[in-house]
Amino acid sequence: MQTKTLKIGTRGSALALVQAHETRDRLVKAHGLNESDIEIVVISTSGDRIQDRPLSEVGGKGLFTLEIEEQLADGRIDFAVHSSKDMPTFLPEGLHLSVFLEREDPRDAFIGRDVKSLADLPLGAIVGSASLRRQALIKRLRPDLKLVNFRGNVQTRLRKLADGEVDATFLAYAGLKRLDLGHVVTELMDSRAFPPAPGQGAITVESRIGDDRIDNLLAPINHLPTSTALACERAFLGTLDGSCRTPLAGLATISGEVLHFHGMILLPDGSEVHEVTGEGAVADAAQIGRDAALRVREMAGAHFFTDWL
Ligand SMILES: NCc1[nH]cc(CCC(=O)O)c1CC(=O)O
Repeated sequence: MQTKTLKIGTRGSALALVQAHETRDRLVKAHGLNESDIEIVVISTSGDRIQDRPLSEVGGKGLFTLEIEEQLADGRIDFAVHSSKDMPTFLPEGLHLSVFLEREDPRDAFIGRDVKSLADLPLGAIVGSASLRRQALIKRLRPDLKLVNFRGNVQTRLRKLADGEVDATFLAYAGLKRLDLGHVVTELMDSRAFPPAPGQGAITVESRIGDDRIDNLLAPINHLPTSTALACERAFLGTLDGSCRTPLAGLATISGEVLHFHGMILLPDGSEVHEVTGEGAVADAAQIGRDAALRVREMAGAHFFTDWL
């Protein structure tokens, strides 16, 4: 199909590498290529290097993609593979998320060292999580627990748990499954009571707008129900992002031609929660997400977005 080797950019974590390999395998299959036609280029990001501070303090999610996007923009790589969840609402000019691979299970997983479930944790137990969303959801359900900020890749977090730094942690089930670590999970969280982050469980490929050679090559590996769900979730995120940095969750599911959306915004201490649902034709996915965001913002009122900042 093409003559020169394609270069996939990715972070170097075990999960990122599995995701890059999955993307390569799908492209090889779709186009009858050889594995050697696609080179995986590992790129270290500031998010990977800064491990001692909470993400929300050092500049947020964009830090996991910055250096990769620089290489994409200047042509050192042809496209980049990411977890959709890690992608900021607004991408650098000239780049877009061109395809989404079939989503893994989007739910969060609870991993307890001595107990099986969140409800079974003893009073005042210590839970590790760096995610504002998970922290707020945990505080809402179990205000007695002690939360500690918990950074590092999946393996690092599991080691900290085994070493007794915390009594439990939460991770995306999708990432654990991709790493063949599904067996460490002790409870799968209900996606209504403990909804995931927009994009959780879906791999996406970022490319240059207008690079039709690459986008045409990527097109066959797009999974339409996943990209439709993601259009809704990212519209929800994007519409709220402009006005708040509040923890939020959102999941779109598709059955046939109908899309269902459930979204939630929370105060960081879990003391106030606003939920919204939306439903409509898959063709209106983004509009359903935007509309849900506007409604939940209205419901919460202006104080909700300013009081805690
Ligand atoms: N922010 C880190 C991150 N980004 C994507 C995943 C998991 C895989 C996915 O959601 O697709 C994780 C780790 C986690 O939340 O457990």
